[in-house]
Amino acid sequence: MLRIAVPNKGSLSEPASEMLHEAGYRQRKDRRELVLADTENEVEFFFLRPRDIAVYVGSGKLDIGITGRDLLLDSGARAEEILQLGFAGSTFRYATRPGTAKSVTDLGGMTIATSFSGLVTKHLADHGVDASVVHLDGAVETAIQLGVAEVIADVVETGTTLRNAGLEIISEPILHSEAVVVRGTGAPDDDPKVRQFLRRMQGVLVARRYVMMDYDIRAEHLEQAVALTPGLESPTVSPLHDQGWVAVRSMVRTKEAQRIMDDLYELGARAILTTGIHACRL
Ligand SMILES: Nc1ncnc2c1ncn2[C@@H]1O[C@H](COP(=O)(O)OP(=O)(O)OP(=O)(O)O)[C@@H](O)[C@H]1O
Ligand SMILES: O=P(O)(O)OC[C@H]1O[C@H](OP(=O)(O)OP(=O)(O)O)[C@H](O)[C@@H]1O
Ligand SMILES: [Mg+2]
Repeated sequence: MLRIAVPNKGSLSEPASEMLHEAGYRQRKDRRELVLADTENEVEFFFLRPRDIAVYVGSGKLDIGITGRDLLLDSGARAEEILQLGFAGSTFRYATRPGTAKSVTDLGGMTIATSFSGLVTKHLADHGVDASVVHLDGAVETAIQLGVAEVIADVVETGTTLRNAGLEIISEPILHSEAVVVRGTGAPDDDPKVRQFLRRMQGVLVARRYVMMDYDIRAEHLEQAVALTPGLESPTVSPLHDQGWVAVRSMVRTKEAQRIMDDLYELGARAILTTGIHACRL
């Protein structure tokens, strides 16, 4: 059985379970369930606090886990990222009241409130800045209003929380984060169970990012059309009954599909269809 840690709460929990479900794994129906065996797929899921996941995986008690890159790095656990999952994207940044500081080097002597004290302590040390770090569990924006700190370091997605608290971002992001799959540092990368799990998750990522595009085109325009839809390897080209025409089938990025359909139409392609991909192995 492959033992996998999954976030039980917070921003990562639902999208992680949704992705696992799309990858064909059983997921819990009751949010209070802590362990779930998916015997058909030979996997056991442990629903844990997102912050603890890298610690469990780093200790070797669990094989792999889903967590945030920021939580992984903050934990200092002996775990490493092996796949980016494309959800829960955020930056991790310093913020203050306007006029307090402009860059990380201005933070010397100040107090910084954060739920990610491992990350912040390391970032300050890397920049040679001597500042105090106060660890809080969440809602750190209020620490400035209440005079507990002059600066905060926190997760920023849209920036709304900071704006509402009258704070402004200073300096470049400390980190760009997203949900990732982690395993113990130095764990063998030829474990067939882990490889199969990663292939399934990659299959979901591709199915989410690509659509299948079919169209008919006059044979003399085929090369130009294929340049627009090169596919992942090479498009499938099939003869049509009318010898002047061919049918083309190719995967294209969902985001680019409408523009490509316009360009293909201009080129003379007709019967241009896109269909969703439910699952795949590349
Ligand atoms: N607004 C957000 N947008 C994107 N990712 C976020 C957001 N808030 C938190 N995260 C990510 O979620 C992870 C933190 O999960 P955690 O469950 O500890 O906090 P949370 O999602 O804020 O939940 P809660 O505050 O409800 O306990 C981190 O990887 C962080 O980057
Ligand atoms: O940039 P935004 O789109 O506003 O999102 C970022 C906010 O979302 C999270 O807070 P959450 O609501 O989870 O509260 P918390 O501080 O208690 O974690 C995070 O800690 C930030 O405060
Ligand atoms: Mg939160």
